[in-house]
Amino acid sequence: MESKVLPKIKEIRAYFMGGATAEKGSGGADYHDQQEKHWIDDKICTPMSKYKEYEQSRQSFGINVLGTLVVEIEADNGVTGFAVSTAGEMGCFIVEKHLNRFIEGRCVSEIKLIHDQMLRSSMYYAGSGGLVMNTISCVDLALWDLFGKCTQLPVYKLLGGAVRDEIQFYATGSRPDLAKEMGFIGGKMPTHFGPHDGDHGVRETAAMVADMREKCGPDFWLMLDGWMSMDVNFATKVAHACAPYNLKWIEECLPPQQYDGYREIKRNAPAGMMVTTGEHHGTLESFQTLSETGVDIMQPDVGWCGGLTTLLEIAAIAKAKGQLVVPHGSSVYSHHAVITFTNTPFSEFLMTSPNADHTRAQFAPILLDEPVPVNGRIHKSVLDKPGFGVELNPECKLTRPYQH
Ligand SMILES: C[C@H](O)[C@H](O)[C@@H](O)C(O)C(=O)O
Ligand SMILES: [Mg+2]
Repeated sequence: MESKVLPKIKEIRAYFMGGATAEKGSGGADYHDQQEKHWIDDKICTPMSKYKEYEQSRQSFGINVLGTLVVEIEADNGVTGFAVSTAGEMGCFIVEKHLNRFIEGRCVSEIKLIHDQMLRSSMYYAGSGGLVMNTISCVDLALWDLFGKCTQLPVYKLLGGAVRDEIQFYATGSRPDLAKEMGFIGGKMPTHFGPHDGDHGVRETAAMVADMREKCGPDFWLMLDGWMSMDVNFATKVAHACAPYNLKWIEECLPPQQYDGYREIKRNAPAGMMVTTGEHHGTLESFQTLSETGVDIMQPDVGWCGGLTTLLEIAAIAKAKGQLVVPHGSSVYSHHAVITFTNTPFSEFLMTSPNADHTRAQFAPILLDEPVPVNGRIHKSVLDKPGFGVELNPECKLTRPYQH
């Protein structure tokens, strides 16, 4: 019945913007690709920080080489869905030379079948996350967008509808004190010191939290994001040093696959301080393993973990365990999911303004109508547009490097 009323997919196309071959600061889904003097590239501690020449800037080691992948999927009635993620030109090859075969000719509602075939057919080269999974995620999101646009329904309604009227956000950036003034419920700061800095690094990190606590008052949430840069010992020391300043959680202290390490940090952390991670985990299986470590919040990125189809499964794992799932900020792709999750009481908004002093669309400039929180919130009515409710900005120069 369904295939009689819903169109079939005519064509999938993949484009990229930015990345290593473009000028610095293209932004888009590769939101780390910003201009000079941006807080997001200001001596943030990373797994590369122990090498002096890569300590000052993440762009120096190539955090922005990939660029934005844009996947567009056109149905045979002319309706087009699309999505963006971080995979750039390399993602284009995977879409146009491999994944296309599972998509063209299918009914626009056959998302689960396509998703399963994309995962199974790429198992021999995908690994457990990263570029290939980002690409699959992008295709999956474009399929959901197309399905919504064909049915004239917002994605969150296709998922079963909102469980709350609005999404409340915490802000990630260098200025939680300003985020508080803007109405956010909390602020998450990057760390600037790692194990190679020894106890001095622990003290400096705690001093930064102490200073922000002073500025924000006793109740505003403050969190720290380690971006995979610590080890268990350093993370444990930082957690205890920050406990007097009521640090709410300590995030992504370790590289993704160090599950035993996460278990140990959770055991060592001061009572009441949450341990969180997940943005660099791909695959459902990694989240199952992660969930078993006992971390308090799993933080998949819907553009990187396998897409919305996988995110729904991850949220179910977390729910069954009594864990929260608070996705890594991925703009509209996160909003439509989290408003339907009972175990996501708040969400992340990533500040992309250079000084984190005002809100700016996270994926600017690639999306038109990308919503930003007002007073730290987005009401569900803002999401009431077909698909993910955004369009591609025609002013962004896109390149289609491969065609099938
Ligand atoms: C600010 C962080 O270092 C990252 O840039 C950000 O992507 C992140 O990890 C986050 O949780 O938002
Ligand atoms: Mg993070």
